[in-house]
Amino acid sequence: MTKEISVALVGAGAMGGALLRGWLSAGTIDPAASAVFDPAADAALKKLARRHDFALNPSPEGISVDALVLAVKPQAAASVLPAYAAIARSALVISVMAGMSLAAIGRALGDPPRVARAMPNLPAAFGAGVTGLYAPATVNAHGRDVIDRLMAATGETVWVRSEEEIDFVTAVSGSGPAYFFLLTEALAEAGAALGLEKEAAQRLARATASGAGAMLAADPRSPADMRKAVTSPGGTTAAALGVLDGDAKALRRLMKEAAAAAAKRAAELTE
Ligand SMILES: NC(=O)C1=CN([C@@H]2O[C@H](COP(=O)(O)OP(=O)(O)OC[C@H]3O[C@@H](n4cnc5c(N)ncnc54)[C@H](OP(=O)(O)O)[C@@H]3O)[C@@H](O)[C@H]2O)C=CC1
Ligand SMILES: O=C(O)[C@@H]1CCC=N1
Repeated sequence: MTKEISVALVGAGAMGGALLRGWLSAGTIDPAASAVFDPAADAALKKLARRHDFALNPSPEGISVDALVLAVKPQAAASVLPAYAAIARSALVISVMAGMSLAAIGRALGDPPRVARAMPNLPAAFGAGVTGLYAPATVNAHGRDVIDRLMAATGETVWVRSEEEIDFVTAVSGSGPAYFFLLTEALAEAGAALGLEKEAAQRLARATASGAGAMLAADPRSPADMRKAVTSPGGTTAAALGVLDGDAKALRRLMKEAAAAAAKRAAELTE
């Protein structure tokens, strides 16, 4: 049987909390040997700690774990991380922070020997996440296996070739769920503008987005082939796609601009 991983998680907000819940339900981590740090822990986190018996906000001194996972806001990292430097000396450090470089993490933690970056996304909370991963050569095959096991507990994993590519992962899949939520909001608003009741339009848009997601998850066809399957020649979908994807390729152009803005922001956060 594969050994459960002991983890110290710093920051159990939206993303850290989703990862924690995924690890606990998949049995990936050993809760009794793990610790979670989040000073203003809410009632749900306290309840989770009691149910699974992990340490919540213990003193970081003397804690020894397989992996130290960093999930605080990048803007808070420089002031928060130094308290975990001792843990980082012996643990594999995995940062899920957007735009916080290996060099900056190293500076904040006193240059620990093994640091890697992971960029998960929020559907991890439902086991439907995808995480981009990068580790430098200082992380050996065993370390990579630990990282992969932790992140695969919440969905798919994709290793990338360079640290720079983590910014591109952030722009595509880290931030990506928000793009689909916005599209869903926009579709509901369009339905209401046509004359549907607001609630009916919202239900239709949400179920359509989730149905399309279910097809993407289960149907082996490419997204382009599935789009063609919905589109009858000369029909209604073709009329709509003429606006979204006609000669001006409006949506594709907008998506490129949006992803470029996200990648640029990730690079700025690093500076
Ligand atoms: N949200 C997302 O979809 C994704 C986020 N990320 C990355 O994950 C990281 C966290 O983002 P997100 O979860 O959205 O942010 P949240 O604000 O939801 O979570 C951050 C958590 O860290 C806590 N915190 C603050 N100070 C400390 C401290 N000193 N020690 C321990 N915990 C502390 C915060 O508590 P409090 O609220 O009380 O300040 C909060 O619960 C970011 O770096 C982000 O780039 C990566 C991929 C996707
Ligand atoms: O918006 C952000 O900066 C974080 C990183 C990816 C998703 N949320």
